[in-house]
Amino acid sequence: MKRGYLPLETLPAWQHLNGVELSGVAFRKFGFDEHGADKGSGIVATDTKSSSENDAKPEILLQIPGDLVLSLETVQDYAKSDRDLRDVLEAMGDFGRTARGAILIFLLIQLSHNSPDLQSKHTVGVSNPWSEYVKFLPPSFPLPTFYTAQEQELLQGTSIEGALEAKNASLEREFDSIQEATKSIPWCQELWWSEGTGALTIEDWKYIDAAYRSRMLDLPGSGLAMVPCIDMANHSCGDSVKALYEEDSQGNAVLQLRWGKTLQPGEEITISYGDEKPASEMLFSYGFLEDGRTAAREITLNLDIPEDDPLGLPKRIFCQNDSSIRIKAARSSDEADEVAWESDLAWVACVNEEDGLHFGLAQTTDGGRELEVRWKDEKIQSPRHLREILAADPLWEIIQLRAAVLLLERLETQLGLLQELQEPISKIKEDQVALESMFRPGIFETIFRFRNMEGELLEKAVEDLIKQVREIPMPPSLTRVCLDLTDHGTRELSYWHPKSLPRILGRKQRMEMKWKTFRDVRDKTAAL
Ligand SMILES: C[S@@+](CC[C@H](N)C(=O)[O-])C[C@H]1O[C@@H](n2cnc3c(N)ncnc32)[C@H](O)[C@@H]1O
Repeated sequence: MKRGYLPLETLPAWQHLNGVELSGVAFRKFGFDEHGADKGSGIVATDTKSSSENDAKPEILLQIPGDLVLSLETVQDYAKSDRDLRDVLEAMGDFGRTARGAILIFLLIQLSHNSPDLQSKHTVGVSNPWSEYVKFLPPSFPLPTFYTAQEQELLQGTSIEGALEAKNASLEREFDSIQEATKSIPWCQELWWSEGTGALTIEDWKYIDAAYRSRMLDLPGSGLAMVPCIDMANHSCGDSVKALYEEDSQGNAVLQLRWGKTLQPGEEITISYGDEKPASEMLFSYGFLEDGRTAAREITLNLDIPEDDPLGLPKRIFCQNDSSIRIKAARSSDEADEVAWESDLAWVACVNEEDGLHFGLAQTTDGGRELEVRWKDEKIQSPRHLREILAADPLWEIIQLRAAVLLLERLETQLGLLQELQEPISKIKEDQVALESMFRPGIFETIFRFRNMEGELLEKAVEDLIKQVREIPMPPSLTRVCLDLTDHGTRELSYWHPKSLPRILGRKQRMEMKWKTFRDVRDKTAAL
């Protein structure tokens, strides 16, 4: 449906009318940065300000009345005097009782209230400060859910490729469930769903989700919330962050100068969206990567249990369908970056019945049934508990070996996918005309940087895992497997030699060192 927009120049009028107080700050449109990325609007200082560590009170830059803060609680308050909002929230059941669900539905009502496409005798919702404020939101967001089909292809081999597919599927499910739940409400049927007059589309739902994701804050008192005007603050990290958000004792949301910081007129006032966030999260939720960023920091991938695993199903249930692996660059004790990994499923995938893992069904006190997991004679409470028990087991070295090979296989598949596109993408990068005819240059540049960051972390993870496998002290019974893994033996799968790991950017000669597959290692070590 068409949306209504207001220019940023009219925001001061809205802000006066609604009791938002500004002190020495203004809103400004920035436009494109040096990488071609559109930063949109932001907040700048109009006065000189400073705050010292010894100040008794914070220097407040923006103060927003509590009833404008959009949280689960305020949506529920708005719903008391807005029948349409209340009806949709109730129809959506549990979804409407979560902060995200309630806020998304509230925004949907405001967009419907404003849309020139939804003209009928029935005006959707009740006019409130947010019905006007949503008109100051950007017409589009640079988030992956808004990438064109060609831009999405550039994500091949990155961790966002799968995450985006899952997100789109989940947005579609949500959209279908809104239709199912509200089609019996006459105005929803007429204005949203009817073939002739209905104007609500999945694109509208994606827009609302992106607005929430890229502008939502976690406030100390109100929890997950959208705060008008503070949501105009752009991100920076480290020392350059000038401001932080808070709630004061009267329940107002405030933007305050960080202690010990100064502001000069014209200077941008930024907040931190989270200094530790991985590149994938910045790109996925906010659609950009910070200027100075060079590292992915963390990569989350999915892991499949091999299809021939007889315990595949209970293993997945035991891990509550969490099939993720997190690869993380961490500072080691000698200050070098070391790659660590975390995955509940990887450890569970590495052990089987013949090793001592048993699944059964136990009766619960209310007469139901639940999965019971045992390692040898011990009852296992959670995948994490299993990992602790395994670390004290005589099989630990073998299990570590299996886990490392499982992970190596997964990482190499990912690197292969990433590399497949590297040459064509590098060629496009050198041909500005081709690039601009196919992609938005800012989006292309961001994805290009992102691919390099994830490629480097994956390479480092492979390198470290190979090192770790070499360092696992093997029991004598495993000498042969070790030899197979390093120099000799039957080999079925190619791995990279640590000294010539695939370079994402350069085209170094690839030297192969053939290793066994996870299945081989698992099966060969099962009898030991
Ligand atoms: C909370 S909003 C900030 C206000 C937004 N710039 C606007 O025009 O309404 C977050 C969005 O601003 C943009 N943004 C924030 N910080 C940025 C930065 N350092 N570089 C590029 N874009 C940034 C991204 O599009 C992000 O999704």
